[in-house]
Amino acid sequence: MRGLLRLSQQALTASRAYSSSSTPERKVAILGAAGGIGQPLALLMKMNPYVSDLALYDIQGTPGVAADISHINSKAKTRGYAGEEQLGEALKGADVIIIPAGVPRKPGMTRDDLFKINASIVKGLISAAAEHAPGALLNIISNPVNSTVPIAAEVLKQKGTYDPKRLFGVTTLDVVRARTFYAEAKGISVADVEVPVVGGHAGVTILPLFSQATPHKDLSHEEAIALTKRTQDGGTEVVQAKAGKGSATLSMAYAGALFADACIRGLNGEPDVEEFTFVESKVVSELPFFSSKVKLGPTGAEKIFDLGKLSEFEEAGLKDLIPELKSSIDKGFEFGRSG
Ligand SMILES: NC(=O)C1=CN([C@@H]2O[C@H](COP(=O)(O)OP(=O)(O)OC[C@H]3O[C@@H](n4cnc5c(N)ncnc54)[C@H](O)[C@@H]3O)[C@@H](O)[C@H]2O)C=CC1
Ligand SMILES: O=C([O-])CC(=O)C(=O)O
Repeated sequence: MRGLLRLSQQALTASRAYSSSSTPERKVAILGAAGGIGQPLALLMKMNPYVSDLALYDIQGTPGVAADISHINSKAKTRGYAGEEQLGEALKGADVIIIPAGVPRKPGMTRDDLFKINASIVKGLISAAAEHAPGALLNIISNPVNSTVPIAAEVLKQKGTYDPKRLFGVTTLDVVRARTFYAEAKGISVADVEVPVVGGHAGVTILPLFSQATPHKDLSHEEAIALTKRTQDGGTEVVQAKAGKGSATLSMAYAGALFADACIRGLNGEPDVEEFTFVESKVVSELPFFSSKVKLGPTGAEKIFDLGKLSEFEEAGLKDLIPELKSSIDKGFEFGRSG
């Protein structure tokens, strides 16, 4: 998460200092690139100095987005791909595939209400990724993440290309929010703040660990409850404020760009690249997928860290999230295995 500042600094110097850097060529493909998240995410990846090729795929709208972004004088060669017949070409040779394709929530909906539409979209896209870019790191943003990631795992198993170290559910936005809300509440500079967020990516399955936040500040029980609830409801706060016009897009693009940047730096062999992400895990024995701190390296998720010491309040939160997260994971497995 120290990448926060680094990424914005890099963005400013992208077209100069780094354009002739000696890091490997890296191709990033964004699937759903013409959408609310896809467009600003494409912009941020175009500004990332480690990206040499940027493939923007969507069922529609990508020629315009790609033409627009391609005029920016940074390193990444940008191409747009529209329609299923161009999906294979978009994916070919990708190192990192970011998937924000699918419908967003409207007020009154849960993320699980998106399952009906997004499950099939993710299934189709992962199937194509397995065929055309079997070695890529997969960053899944499409909701419900608690189910779409297990769907992806099952599809990849059927295709014979499943490597748990290369499949990630993007939960970075929960960490971004927890850092912001904690810094605001305690009146400290957000640039210095770290807050672990573990579990899943929906309601009570999002478990921020404010007892481990740094710099450490004492929180009353009431403060811990309020900050936890605000982090868990962060997505809903945006859905309600947008009043029918979708969910978080700009903050998600930022979070997605941070996570993809970490994946690339890991692939490039940079040491100590660590992020929170939803992966196949043994951290909580009942849950085959769980978000916790992961070390990213040349082969993907190279180490999954334990949770550390939880407060009594967080222990209770962990116990409470298990049934919902388990049921969402199982729902994903079942759909992924079907047909
Ligand atoms: N993981 C997280 O923290 C977050 C996840 N999300 C999720 O991200 C998803 C996208 O959200 P928005 O960008 O706001 O939605 P959007 O509707 O603005 O954009 C989605 C894009 O996906 C495209 N699409 C649909 N089917 C496709 C397919 N088969 N192949 C390629 N592209 C396809 C659409 O044409 C559209 O351009 C939603 O499911 C939303 O819930 C949103 C915020 C945070
Ligand atoms: O709340 C939503 O539907 C979108 C999302 O996942 C988030 O903003 O965290």
